Amino acid sequence: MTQEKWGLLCQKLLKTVGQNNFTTWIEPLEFQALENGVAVFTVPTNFMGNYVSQNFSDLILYELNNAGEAVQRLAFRVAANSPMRPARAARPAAAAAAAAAAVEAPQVSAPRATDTSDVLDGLQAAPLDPRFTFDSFVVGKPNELAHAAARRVSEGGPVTFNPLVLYGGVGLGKTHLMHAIAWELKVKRPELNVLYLSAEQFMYRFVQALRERRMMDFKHLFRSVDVLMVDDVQFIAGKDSTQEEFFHTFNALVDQNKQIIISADRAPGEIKDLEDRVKSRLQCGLVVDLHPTDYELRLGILQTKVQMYRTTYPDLVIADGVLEFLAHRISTNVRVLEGALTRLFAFASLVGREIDMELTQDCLADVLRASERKITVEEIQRKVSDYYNIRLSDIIGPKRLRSYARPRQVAMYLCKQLTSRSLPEIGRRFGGRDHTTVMHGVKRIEELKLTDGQIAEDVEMLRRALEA
Ligand SMILES: Nc1ncnc2c1ncn2[C@@H]1O[C@H](COP(=O)(O)OP(=O)(O)OP(=O)(O)O)[C@@H](O)[C@H]1O
Repeated sequence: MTQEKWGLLCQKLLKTVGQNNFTTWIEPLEFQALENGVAVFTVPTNFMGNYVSQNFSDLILYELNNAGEAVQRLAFRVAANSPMRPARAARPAAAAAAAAAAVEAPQVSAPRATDTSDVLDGLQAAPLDPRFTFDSFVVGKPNELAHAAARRVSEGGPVTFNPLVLYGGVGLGKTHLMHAIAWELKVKRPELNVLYLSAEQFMYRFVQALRERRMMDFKHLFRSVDVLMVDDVQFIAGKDSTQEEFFHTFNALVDQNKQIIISADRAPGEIKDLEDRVKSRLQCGLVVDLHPTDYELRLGILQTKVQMYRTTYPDLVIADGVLEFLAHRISTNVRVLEGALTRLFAFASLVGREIDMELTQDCLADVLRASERKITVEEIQRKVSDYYNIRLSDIIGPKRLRSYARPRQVAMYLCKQLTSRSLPEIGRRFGGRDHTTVMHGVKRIEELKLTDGQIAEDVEMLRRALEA
C-alpha cells in the first residue's frame, strides 16, 4: 500500500470517527509498510499504539480490506525519533526491548493455541473475486430478473428497493452477482463504504465482539457502511443472538436509507428457523429468484468460458458438438459445469489433443455419471407446488389437509426416485419430518399409481418435466 492510498483511507476514517478522534488518534499514525498481511504503523507513544489498537483497529482493518489490501492485523511501533520516547541508554535493557517491540492490537496479538481471534480478525470484509463481474455474467431467462435488479442496485443511485434479496439453488450465481455489484460500486461510487461478507462471517464478527466486550465497535462498524451485502443468510437461521443483532443492524441501516443486499439458498419465507421478524424484514424489499439454468443459458456460459480460456490455451481446438453435449448433460449447477470445462482444457493441453467427444467422455466420466442424477429436492418441491398450484411453503410445512398432503407425498416419491438423497435427508428437506413419514409417503404413491390413473399421470408428467 502506498502513502497516497493511506491518505485516501484517512479521509474515510475522518468521516467515520469524527474530527476530534481523528486529530487525536488517527492523524498521528504513520503508515510504514505492509508485510505479510501486517500493516505496520509508527506512533509517538506506546500508550497511543495501545489505545488505537483497542479502539480503532477494527475500523482501520475494515477500511484497509475494503480498499483491496489483504491485511490481517495491525502493528504499532514507537517511532525511533519520537520526542516522547525515552532515550534508549537511560532504560534498563528489558524495558528497552519491550518498548522497541511492536505494540500489536490486543485481539490479534501473539498466536494463542486455543484462541481463534487471529482468524476472526481476517474477516473484516471478505475479498471480492476479480472474476465475478457483470461482464463475465451470462444472462438468460432463468436469471434475467436477478441480473436486472443487481444492475440497478450497482448504479448506486437512490435506494428504491431495500433490501434486494437474491435467492436460488447452489451454484446459480448469487455470489457472482453480489461481487459484481460491489465491483461496479467501487468504480461508480468509490466514496461509498461497501461491505460484503458471508452470514457466517457476520456471526464470527459478532461472537468475537461479544467475547472481547467490543459490541460498541461492532455496532459502529456495521452501522457506518453505506452498502451492506450478506451472502448465504440462511446460515444464521436458528442462531438466536446473531439473528437479533442482524435484525438491529438491518433496521439501523434501512432507517438511514442505506442499501442492503442479501442472498439465500431459498426464499426468505421458506428458511426454517429464521425468526419471523427477520423473514418479514427480508420480504419488505425486492425478492428475486435465480431459477435453475436452462440449456441455452448453460451453453452461453460454456461459450463465454471458452473465450476466456482461449487466452490461456490459444491452440486448443474443440470439436463441434462438445459444448452442446456438456450443456445438455451437466445441468446440476454452474460450478460443476465450469469445473468440468477447466478439467477438460487442462487435460487436453497436457496430452496435446483436440477436445472431441471421445476425450470429453474419458476425461469427464465421473462428472457425467454424477450428473445423471441431477435433479435436486428443491427443484422437485418447486415443480410439484407449481403443478398442483399450491405454495412451496405448504409442501414443506406442517399442514395435513389432503390438498397439501397428497402433493407432498408425490414430491417425496419423486425425490426418492430421482435423487440420490436418503429418506432421512429427504425428511429433513420437508420441514424436518421423520424418515418413516417419507417412507409412508413413498409407499402410498406407489400403491396409488396402480389404482388411481390421475396420480399415475401426475407422477409421469412431473417426472418428464423434471428430466427435461
Ligand atoms: N450466469 C452466469 N454466468 C457466468 N458464470 C456464472 C453464472 N452463474 C454462475 N456462474 C459461475 O458459477 C460459479 C458458482 O456461482 P456462485 O458462487 O455465484 O453461486 P452461488 O449461487 O453463490 O452458490 P452457493 O449457493 O454455493 O453460494 C461461479 O464461478 C460463477 O462465476
